[in-house]
Amino acid sequence: MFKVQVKDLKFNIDKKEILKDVSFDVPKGSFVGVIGPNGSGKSTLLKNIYRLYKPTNGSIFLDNKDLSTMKDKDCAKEIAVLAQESNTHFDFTVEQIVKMGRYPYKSVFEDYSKEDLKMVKDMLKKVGLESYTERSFSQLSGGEKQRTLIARALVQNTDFLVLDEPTNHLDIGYQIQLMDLVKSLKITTLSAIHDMNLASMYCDYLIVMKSGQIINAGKVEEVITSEMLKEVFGVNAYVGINPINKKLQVSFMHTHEHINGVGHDHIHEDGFTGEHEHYHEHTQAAL
Ligand SMILES: Nc1ncnc2c1ncn2[C@@H]1O[C@H](COP(=O)(O)OP(=O)(O)OP(=O)(O)O)[C@@H](O)[C@H]1O
Repeated sequence: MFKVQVKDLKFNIDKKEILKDVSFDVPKGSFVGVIGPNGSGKSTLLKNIYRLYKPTNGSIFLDNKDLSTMKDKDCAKEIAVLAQESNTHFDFTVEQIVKMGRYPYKSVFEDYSKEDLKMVKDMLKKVGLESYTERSFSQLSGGEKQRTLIARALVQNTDFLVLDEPTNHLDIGYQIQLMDLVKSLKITTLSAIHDMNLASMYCDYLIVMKSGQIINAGKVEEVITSEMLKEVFGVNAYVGINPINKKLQVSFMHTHEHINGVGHDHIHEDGFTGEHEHYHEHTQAAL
């Protein structure tokens, strides 16, 4: 069963095609990553899905309902978002920001209930910000802001989560903590993600975007290959298996690297055979 279905989505800005006939399905309960170079259309795709943008053409279905026909408040009970930029929070405290996640459940003059406040408190604890409740959001570090915003998205208590580069600004400890937290909720998640190793650890499926189109999609093991990394990002990479968690692991390399030292008969990891200078450290290693 699919949580989300995107059919022939096109999105133009000033007649420029930013998304071209994008179609894919997100299976219920899965964690789907969207990867691709800068400017390939990942954020624009997500913005169409969380309704910041209106598709120029095509449709998006959430639980078989056409998203364009849903009311904003109903949508907010169904989709929680951690967006990339967040410059609209002026002078709210951390607690006020996280409480906003409960807004879709409130009627006009209804105040936050004990349950709402407990949810907010518990979530702040989960993201390591329990002592930050009264701190001003605008004065937080990039990582603290990101953790506040994920807490807000999670108290919204939806079945579908859209994340736009959620680990932005986070140190590696908090990157893993955030991804573990999201994964433990087992809710359908669609996330733009730059880090291939995090993508491999957490995603069930990947969508690869290039120039506003999906050029590849499938299970992580099918999608993350050294060929794809070369074609899409123009980088050389070694893709192996982590012996402990059995997940794919990617190591990036210089333009070409040597397998067995340098000299006239050495081999290059990427099969390179042309004339070239050696890096100083390689020459040293061979002496
Ligand atoms: N409001 C806008 N006006 C004009 N062009 C835009 C606008 N928003 C996005 N674009 C263009 O659309 C393309 C896709 O941008 P988008 O932000 O979706 O890429 P992305 O894959 O998320 O990139 P990144 O990895 O850098 O976050 C880019 O060429 C960008 O310059």
